[in-house]
Amino acid sequence: MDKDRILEYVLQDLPYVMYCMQLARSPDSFSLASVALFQNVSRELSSKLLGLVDKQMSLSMTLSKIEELYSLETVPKAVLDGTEKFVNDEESASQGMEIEYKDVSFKYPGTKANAIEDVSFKLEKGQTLVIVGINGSGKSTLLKLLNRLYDPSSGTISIDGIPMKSLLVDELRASTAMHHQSFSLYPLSLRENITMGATDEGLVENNEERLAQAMSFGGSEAVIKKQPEGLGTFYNSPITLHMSSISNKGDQAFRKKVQEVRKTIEFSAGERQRIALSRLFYRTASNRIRLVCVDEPSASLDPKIEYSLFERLRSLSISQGKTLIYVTHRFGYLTKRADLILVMKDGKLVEQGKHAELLALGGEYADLYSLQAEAFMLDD
Ligand SMILES: Nc1ncnc2c1ncn2[C@@H]1O[C@H](COP(=O)(O)OP(=O)(O)OP(=O)(O)O)[C@@H](O)[C@H]1O
Repeated sequence: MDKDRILEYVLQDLPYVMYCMQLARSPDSFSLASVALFQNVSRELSSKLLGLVDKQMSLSMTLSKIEELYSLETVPKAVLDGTEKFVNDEESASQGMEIEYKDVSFKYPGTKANAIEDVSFKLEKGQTLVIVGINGSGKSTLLKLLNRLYDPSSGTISIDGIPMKSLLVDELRASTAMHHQSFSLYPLSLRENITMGATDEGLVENNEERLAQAMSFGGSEAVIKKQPEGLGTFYNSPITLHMSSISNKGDQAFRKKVQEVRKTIEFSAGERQRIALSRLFYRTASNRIRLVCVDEPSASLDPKIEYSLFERLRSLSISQGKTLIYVTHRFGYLTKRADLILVMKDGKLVEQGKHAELLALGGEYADLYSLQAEAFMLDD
C-alpha cells in the first residue's frame, strides 16, 4: 500500500479514535451527531492534505530539476580558456579558416594507448578536407580536438597561424558549425531543435526563409510535414514532468493541448539525422561561421542522399568561402572533390594528398577505394 493510501485510512479513522478517547474521558458529553460532523470535516481535511502532499512532491521534483540545470553552469571546462580574441565577423567568415596540425598526439583520459599519434597536415582557408579510414582509426578524435573538447597530449594545432590554446574557446566554437556522430535532439519543439544552433543574433525567431532552406538542405521537410503540429511539434516534451498532477476536470481545451504536447515522437535514426543536419545548415547560414565539420552521417543515410548532402555543403562552402571538413566511410564522389584527403589507420595519418595522387601510391587509400563497389556504381 502506498503512503497516500495509508494517510487516507489514518485520517478516515481519526473520528472514531477521537470518539473512543472522548468517551473514556467524559461519557456524558459526546453525541453520535458530533462524530458524523467530525467525520465530514476530517474527510475534507484528508483530501486537502493529500492534495498538499501531491503538490509538495511535484514541487520538490521540479525544484531538484531546476537545481540540476543551474549546477551545469558550475561544471568546470575540460580545457583551459585562451585569452586572444578570435575574429569571426562577416568578412573573416567569407575567407574560411586555416588549420594546421603539427605532430599532434592524443590519449583519452584513463586510456593507455594514443587515439591519434604524430598527426601533421595543413588545410588552407576555404579548402575542402575529406578524412577517411576504417573504424577506430582516429577520424572523430581529430574533429574533437579541433572543437577543443580535449587538448592534444603533445604537438600543436594552429588556427590562422595562432596556437589554438591561446584563443578564446567560445569565440572559436561560435565560428564553427559541427555535426558530431553522437548528436542530440532536445526536448523542445522541432523549430527550436533546428534553430538553436544559430550563432548570430536576431535571426532565430523570424527567419522563415533560412529555416525553410535548412530543412530542405538537411532533408527534414517531409519528416516535419507529417508531424501533427509541424515545426511546433515537441520532440519528447518535458511537459509530463511538470503537468503530472493535472486533474481530469478543468479546462477541456487546455487538457487537450497538454495531451498533444505530451505525445512522444518516434523518429527513425535517419529522420533524427535529418533534423540534426537541418540544424547544421541553419547554423552554417550564419555570417560568423568559418568552418563546417561533418562527422560521418553515412550510417543513417543512403549513398545517394549522402552525396547530395556533401554536394550542398561543398557548394555552400565554396560560394561562401568557408572551410569544410567531412569524415566519411564512402569514397569516390566525395574524395574526388576534396582539396586534401587524410587517410587514417590505427591513429596514424598514413597517407595524405589528392585522389589521383593517393590512387597512384597504391597504398591504403587505393586498397580502401577498390573495396567501395557501391561508390563506383553511383559515381559520376
Ligand atoms: N571517449 C573515449 N574514451 C576512450 N577512448 C576513446 C574515446 N573515444 C574514442 N576512443 C578510442 O580512440 C580511438 C579512435 O577513435 P575515433 O572515434 O576517433 O575513431 P573513428 O575513426 O572516428 O571511428 P569510427 O569510424 O568508428 O567513428 C579508438 O581506439 C577508440 O576506441
